Amino acid sequence: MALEGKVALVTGAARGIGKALTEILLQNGAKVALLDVDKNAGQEAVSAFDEEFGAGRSVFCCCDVSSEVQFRDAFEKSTQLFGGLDIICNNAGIVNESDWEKAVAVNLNGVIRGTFLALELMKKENGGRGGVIVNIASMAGLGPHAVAPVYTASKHGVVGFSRAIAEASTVLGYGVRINVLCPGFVQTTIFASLEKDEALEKLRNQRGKLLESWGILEPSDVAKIFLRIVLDDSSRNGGVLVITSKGAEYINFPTAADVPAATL
Ligand SMILES: NC(=O)C1=CN([C@@H]2O[C@H](COP(=O)(O)OP(=O)(O)OC[C@H]3O[C@@H](n4cnc5c(N)ncnc54)[C@H](O)[C@@H]3O)[C@@H](O)[C@H]2O)C=CC1
Ligand SMILES: CC/C=C\C[C@H](O)/C=C/C=C\C=C\C=C\C(=O)[C@@H](O)C/C=C\CCC(=O)O
Repeated sequence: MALEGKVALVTGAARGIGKALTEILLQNGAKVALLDVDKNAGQEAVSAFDEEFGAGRSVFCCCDVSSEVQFRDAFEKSTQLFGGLDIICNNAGIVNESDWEKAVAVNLNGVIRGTFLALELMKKENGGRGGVIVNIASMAGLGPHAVAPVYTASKHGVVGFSRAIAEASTVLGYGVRINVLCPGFVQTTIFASLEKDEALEKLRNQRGKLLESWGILEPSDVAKIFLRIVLDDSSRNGGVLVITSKGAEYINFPTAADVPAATL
């Protein structure tokens, strides 16, 4: 199997996209640590995976990625249990425009924290064996989602941070590849996250237009692209992929050479 003997860690793995990513990793032979703040859902997910893939292939650690102590503790426990780490997916995320500091703490700070924890263990200068980090942003990491401006900011941060740390990894020879997935809308509970609000209703029309052009994905659609990226060592370090119902492709960003000469 493609990932036989590999160790993976997925945050927000108890449901939705994270659960689908965990399932495809298990289907391809990896051992997976599931981290999630929802203890019941996490334990149920591991019980189901034990049934399907055999006991000992997955483990659940209850963890809030916005907590340094909890994330570090869960990280250490799961990597000691399975022996090291080869793949991490920083997937946990929320939409919460009222408690916006919580949204940033989970969506951006949690991804930064997970990336740094992984590099501590994986990078070759620390005696690590290298590996792959996949951070889950969103199409809202590439353009403004009027109905969720803080969510948009957090996801733009994930894209920018991941591209920068990937460049550092290349220059410093960490031996770790960092990629970002920017899915369009995916059929999960996150749509229920936005509180009912009259102003939002007017903005939701914006969302409707996006839905029309991108369609809506299933979590398994995202998982298939995720697996391709994990397995493809030729994938560009710092590559950012857009995923819609029409397919997936790398986004090309402007470079320093694209900055116009001073003309004003
Ligand atoms: N559903 C969608 O349309 C899209 C979602 N995304 C992103 O995909 C990721 C997963 O989202 P979904 O599966 O749709 O959401 P979901 O709500 O179905 O699942 C998110 C999981 O993360 C967990 N979680 C939430 N806060 C946490 C925390 N502080 N620490 C640890 N775990 C936590 C939840 O308990 C849940 O199990 C998120 O980063 C989201 O922003 C990106 C593009 C589209
Ligand atoms: C190549 C694409 C370049 C830019 C994208 C475009 O300019 C603009 C995108 C604007 C918004 C995209 C929003 C997408 C959001 C998601 O896919 C999910 O992450 C969020 C899901 C729910 C958020 C709340 C809601 O919409 O109900």
